[in-house]
Amino acid sequence: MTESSTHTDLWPAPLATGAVDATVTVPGSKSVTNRALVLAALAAEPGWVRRPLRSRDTLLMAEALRAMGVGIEETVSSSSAAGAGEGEAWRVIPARLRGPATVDVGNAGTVMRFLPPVAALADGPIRFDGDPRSYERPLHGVIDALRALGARIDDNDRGALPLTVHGAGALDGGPVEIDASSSSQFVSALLLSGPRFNQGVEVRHVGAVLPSMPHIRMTVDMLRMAGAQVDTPESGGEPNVWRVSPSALLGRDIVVEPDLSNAAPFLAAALVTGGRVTIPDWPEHTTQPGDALRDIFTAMGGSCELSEAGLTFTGTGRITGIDADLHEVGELTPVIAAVAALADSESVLRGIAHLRLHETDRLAALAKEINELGGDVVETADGLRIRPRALHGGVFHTYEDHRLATAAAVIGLAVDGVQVENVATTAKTLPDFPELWTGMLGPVAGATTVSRA
Ligand SMILES: O=C(O)C1=C[C@@H](OP(=O)(O)O)[C@@H](O)[C@H](O)C1
Ligand SMILES: C=C(OP(=O)(O)O)C(=O)O
Repeated sequence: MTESSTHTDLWPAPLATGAVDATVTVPGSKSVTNRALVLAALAAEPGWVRRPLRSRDTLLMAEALRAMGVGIEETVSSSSAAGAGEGEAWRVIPARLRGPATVDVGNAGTVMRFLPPVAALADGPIRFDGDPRSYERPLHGVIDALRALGARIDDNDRGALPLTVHGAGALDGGPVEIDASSSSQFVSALLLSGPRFNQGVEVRHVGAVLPSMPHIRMTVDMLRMAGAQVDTPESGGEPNVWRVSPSALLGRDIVVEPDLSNAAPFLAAALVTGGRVTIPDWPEHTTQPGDALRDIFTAMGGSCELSEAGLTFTGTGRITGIDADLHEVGELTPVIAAVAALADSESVLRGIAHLRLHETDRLAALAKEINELGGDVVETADGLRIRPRALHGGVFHTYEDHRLATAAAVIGLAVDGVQVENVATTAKTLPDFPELWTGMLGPVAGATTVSRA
């Protein structure tokens, strides 16, 4: 966690003046959009990505693929694809991947981890650089694995960004061991490009823990939808081993689901205000970790119903603390911690040590910021212990972390005078967050103008 005092923009988080009752259309999933773009870029024929998320992370992904020669045309179209309706659609036209090129990863884990394997398939050098925080986020699993599979990478022995992948137009591939305990994205990265390696890839995770399994399942599902053959522990294979056979990938027509992790603050608003929020197009079956919110928030005191209208979550105004292992759904932690800080009993959030290496050290940042509002949050070895206490207003620093900003907005619903620093950081995955938030609250919500500290 580095100080984020360079941002002086403060957003007065609106206080809820009553129970919310709203329908909130949440934009597309970051994780699905960026996987769909990579798979479409590696396919043997053009494809479509419909209802893509348009945010910093996904635009960085699109720009990076374009820099390597892929055509991505942004269109607004109508479609006959089931459920697609009208809206934005990106046409992806694969091409021979080539350097020299430069990729700006920003602070997108999906871009910095999913693209070095793609770059290894390109002809020519691809340089990767990004935000200062991207230099600190773990990448060794991808770098070491790619070297073991035959790639040449110049990283000045840092095991991290910035680096150059000297693409040779092809990669041998084959079996490789990695320790993905710091990020599931190492596994996803190798699997996504795996069909295009000469021998495919067999990834064996050898670390003690593995976070974010739903995201690995998402990778496997989307690979299979693109025609790849994938053997997994769940399909009868060895534990912690995934095997992708070499094959051409199909150009598909994909409709991106709403981002269920970005639905978290809106569902939390129902819980915190004793109101009701509906998220349209909530998928009946999904690999997104955000689907776990149905159980987590129900355990914290609400109830939910999945219907034609979407997912409707209803709160009672009473919030119960939880003891939860969140290692599969780590990205939900900031909003869950915010709700827990408003509960009437203690919460323990476990299994999330890897969050120290996310956009910021999320455990340290959540503890510090909630405590500065009068809270009682203690960092544990692998998570947080949160005891309810009356909170007061103040500045909530966000450390260029979109999920810190949305967590602060949740607290601000119930605590007068919470000022969210740099709410614009939500643009990483949800550029319209302030508008969606005030729209959910309706005209009676507090002032929303941006002021200066
Ligand atoms: O593959 C993905 O799309 C993601 C995997 C997870 O990463 P970690 O396993 O590094 O937590 C998650 O936190 C991130 O927001 C998105
Ligand atoms: C950890 C996250 O992002 P990234 O894809 O950058 O890892 C997140 O969105 O919570």
